[in-house]
Amino acid sequence: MDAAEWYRQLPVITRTYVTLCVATTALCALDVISPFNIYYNTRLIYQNHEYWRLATNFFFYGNLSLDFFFHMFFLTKYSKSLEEDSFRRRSADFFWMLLFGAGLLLLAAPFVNLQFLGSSLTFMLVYVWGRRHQYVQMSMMGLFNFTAPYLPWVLLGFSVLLGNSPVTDLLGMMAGHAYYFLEDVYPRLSDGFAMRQSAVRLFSKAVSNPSLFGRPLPASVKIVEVGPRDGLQNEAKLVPTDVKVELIERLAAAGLQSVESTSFVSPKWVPQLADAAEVLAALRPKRGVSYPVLTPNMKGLERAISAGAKEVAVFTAASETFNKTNTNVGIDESLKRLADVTQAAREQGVAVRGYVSCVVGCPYQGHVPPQEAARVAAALDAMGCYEVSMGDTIGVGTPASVAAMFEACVAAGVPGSRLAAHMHDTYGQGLANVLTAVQMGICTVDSSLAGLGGCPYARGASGNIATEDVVYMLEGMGIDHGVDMDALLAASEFICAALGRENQSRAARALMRRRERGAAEAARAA
Ligand SMILES: CC(C)(COP(=O)([O-])OP(=O)([O-])OC[C@H]1O[C@@H](n2cnc3c(N)ncnc32)[C@H](O)[C@@H]1OP(=O)([O-])[O-])[C@@H](O)C(=O)NCCC(=O)NCCSC(=O)C[C@@](C)(O)CC(=O)[O-]
Repeated sequence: MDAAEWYRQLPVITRTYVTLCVATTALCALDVISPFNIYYNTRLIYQNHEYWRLATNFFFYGNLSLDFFFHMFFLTKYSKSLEEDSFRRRSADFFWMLLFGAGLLLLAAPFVNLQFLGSSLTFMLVYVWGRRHQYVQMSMMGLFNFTAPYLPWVLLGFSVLLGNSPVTDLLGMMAGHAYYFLEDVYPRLSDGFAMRQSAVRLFSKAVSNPSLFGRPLPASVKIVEVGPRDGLQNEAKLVPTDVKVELIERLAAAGLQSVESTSFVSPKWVPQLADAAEVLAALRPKRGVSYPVLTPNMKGLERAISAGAKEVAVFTAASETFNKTNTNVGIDESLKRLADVTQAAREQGVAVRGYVSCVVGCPYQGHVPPQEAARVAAALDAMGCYEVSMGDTIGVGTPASVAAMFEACVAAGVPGSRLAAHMHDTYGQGLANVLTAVQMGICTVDSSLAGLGGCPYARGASGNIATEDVVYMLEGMGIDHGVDMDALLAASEFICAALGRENQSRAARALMRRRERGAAEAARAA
């Protein structure tokens, strides 16, 4: 990848901030602007109304020295990783984290006499990154090993050894800890989902504030469209590759940020998706959209990567019997296998999402205890999946059992921000279960257009909750989802016609009837 391509691929907030820092520092080095005009000074801000200083002090990093490049390296690396993986490209949430940190630093700076706060903000990012990657092993120039949460302390020690003051770094760590505590720790200490009430969330929801019965809701929910994979894997009819590709492209064009596209499982087990490599080869990816693919083992990962996949999804189950039926191994054996797959994927820069199936009920074992689902979710989280999607594979869950399962996951150490809801609609509970998850702070929901889907190895399982129903509900609740309903309906019509089946979404059917009535009335009036 050349430098221009690398720069273009940086997520938007990281790219903007790094550009501002490099440009400001370079302009100061060239004497085009003076650091004296941009440093943080509360008196000049309030008396002379020089409000730009509130922002510009974060952009200047001193002389164009080795230290500057060192800071830019850390800033880019950890900001990019947080924005892409931890915040799953929810750049607005990432931006609010930066604003939150910047606000705290601006409040604290006058007490420690700091005029430029960019280094502290970088340290805050390193701190949050370390906390969110607690199992990542690191090494200090091969001298000693440590895990990621110790990274800011190691850097601090190094800086002090070089004779620098620890104040800048400590301030950043304090801001990072405040964010980490309010976002990741406090929710677990209270009722598990008090994240809604945390200062960070309240702060970020101040702009757009959807609520239900007075309880704050997330401002946005990310929909992961699983129709082309979960939907088509269960169809009796083999769908031609070009139809699959057109479907995926239509879904991306409709605004879905993540479209699970196919599966690199054994074609003997799921012949419907045997053309996985052909699908990826023909796909014209849209910028900003991810196209995860399912990989059950190392062979699947190798096939996926050589076909060009940038994101994969690994899967296991909370039920031993289901897992054996679905993947030929028990849960613990599959976790070992998936740990290797996850590590290999991450080493090659491929993001990994995790799935746990049968999180509330199993077609063979019946009831699944929440703690078992949580144990498996925590294992996937610990091995480095950026998000764990909890699947009610046979759609037996109700809001009560789904809530208990998510509560157990949070209690087991997986924050709501790294969980997703994957609900099937067999018993008509799918949308209620999705709503429960959203109310609990789960901001990612999997769904399948037209309600397509089901698992070939789960007897009696019906399709996923329909994307149209989820979009209709979120729209009505004032929660941002980014999907264009008309384009989505057109994609559903396209795939339903190709499959010769009826759209299972109630919202889609009602909207299409309304459209037909409107067209008939217009024709009569003409
Ligand atoms: C995991 C395996 C592969 C084990 O299957 P196995 O038979 O135990 O595998 P194996 O390692 O013994 O290999 C047997 C043969 O398969 C080949 N093979 C092995 N792996 C691959 C691969 N990746 N790609 C292509 N070929 C592969 C391998 O090369 C060999 O070929 P042979 O020597 O006989 O010619 C199999 O059980 C499998 O593919 N299972 C997938 C089942 C599936 O896709 N289920 C649906 C997805 S999960 C789901 O829908 C739930 C979810 C995610 O949506 C969430 C929810 O709703 O709850």
